[in-house]
Amino acid sequence: MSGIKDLAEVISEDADIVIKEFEEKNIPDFSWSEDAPFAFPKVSPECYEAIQRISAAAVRIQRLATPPVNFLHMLHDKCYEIGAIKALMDLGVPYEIFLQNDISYEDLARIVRIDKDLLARYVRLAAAAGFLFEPRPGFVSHNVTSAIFMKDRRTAHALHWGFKEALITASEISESFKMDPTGRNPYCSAWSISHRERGEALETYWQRIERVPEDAKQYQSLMVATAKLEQYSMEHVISCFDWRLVNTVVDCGGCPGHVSMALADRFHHLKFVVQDLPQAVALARKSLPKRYKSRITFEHNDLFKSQRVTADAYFYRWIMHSWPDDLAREIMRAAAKAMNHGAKIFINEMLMDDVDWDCESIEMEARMTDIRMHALHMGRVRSMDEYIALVRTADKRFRFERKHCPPGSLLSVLEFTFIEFPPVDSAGTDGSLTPVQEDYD
Ligand SMILES: C[S@@+](CC[C@H](N)C(=O)[O-])C[C@H]1O[C@@H](n2cnc3c(N)ncnc32)[C@H](O)[C@@H]1O
Repeated sequence: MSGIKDLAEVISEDADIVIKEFEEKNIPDFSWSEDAPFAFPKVSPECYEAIQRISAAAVRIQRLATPPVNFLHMLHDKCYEIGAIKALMDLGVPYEIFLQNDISYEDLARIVRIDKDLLARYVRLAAAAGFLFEPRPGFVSHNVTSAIFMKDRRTAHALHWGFKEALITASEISESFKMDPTGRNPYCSAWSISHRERGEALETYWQRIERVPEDAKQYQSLMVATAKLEQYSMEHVISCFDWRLVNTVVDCGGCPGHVSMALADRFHHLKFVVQDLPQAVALARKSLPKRYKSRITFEHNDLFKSQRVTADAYFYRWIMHSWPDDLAREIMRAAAKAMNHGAKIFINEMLMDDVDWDCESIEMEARMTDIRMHALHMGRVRSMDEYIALVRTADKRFRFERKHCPPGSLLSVLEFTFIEFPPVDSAGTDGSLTPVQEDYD
């Protein structure tokens, strides 16, 4: 581990790389003011890596410069930070502040019906934590994060929902360990325990979303909002495969169908069936823009029931990570039921072996996704080999082809082909086994 001075030098050298590129390309400097863009500017891979190194070094410096007990205090106090920001969202505070304006605590307190001094105390903590801003004493305005609530309502609703769910769920992880120490029963997830209604049986996340229409709506917003982030962008799905090679695609667990819409925009010959649970399908049908109607259809299909649609390709984005191994295998077995020789399966997920372990922010994203998936669903983040083993033990007829991980993407795409009659001898392109595959044969 480098010392503070070495880390400071890394930051200084990498800052030079970033500043040089920003100046050359006329990119404005990073800013947290309310009119700053949500997304980072498009930069070269060298500049992107320099930004990642700066962020990693800054995290390490902060850790080195904080005594261990204080560090743990800071960590558990994050719960108050999150609780405070969530409470302000619950009160509707970020919706009551106009962009390019500030408002006095007095006026704001009257609108959201809470004591002025109490409101000011919570806003000041939130602002110190990076949400809202106090431009002058006694007044509050937006910064770049809180401005999202005025600029993009769909993303704001999804974020607000995320704050609520995370806070309740995280507190039940210990109880989930007690109920299912193997971590494989989706009915015993921290989420299920935290959402149990008095006297009612435990239900899974997906059962609840199906039962509560408001949650189903928020969930679809969350998925669409997440797909807007650079590292999860649809551009990576578009570039992961030569989509001219197929005509029909089943978007399994496709939610509002945003993956299909992105592909449909770029490849005009493609037709899609988006499958999901009944409530999700009903919502998606309503929100589908007219221009897609002849090419994208929706239907209810349970991931665990035999697939009925025969298509050239089956796309599973963010499906497998929500399930423990035995259930994930069942999903693959169900898919095989309708597949013809040569059909493709794509698994679009974060892979543990893609993680840059030298970059704290990327490691945290992977570790956090892994734990979030366990806490919500008893799912997990897997490595490429774990996925290949899982798919091939589900059905030997799936042949692993390759992994695509477009630059800048945090998700990979694993491509498999369904081979109806496995070749007897393994010569030639059709029958050849990749080294990884041989390990599982
Ligand atoms: C994490 S979301 C992924 C959505 C979309 N593929 C994306 O990338 O944004 C998982 C989806 O699986 C759907 N789902 C969950 N259980 C299902 C089941 N048993 N059968 C069909 N769909 C299911 C959910 O409704 C949800 O839309």
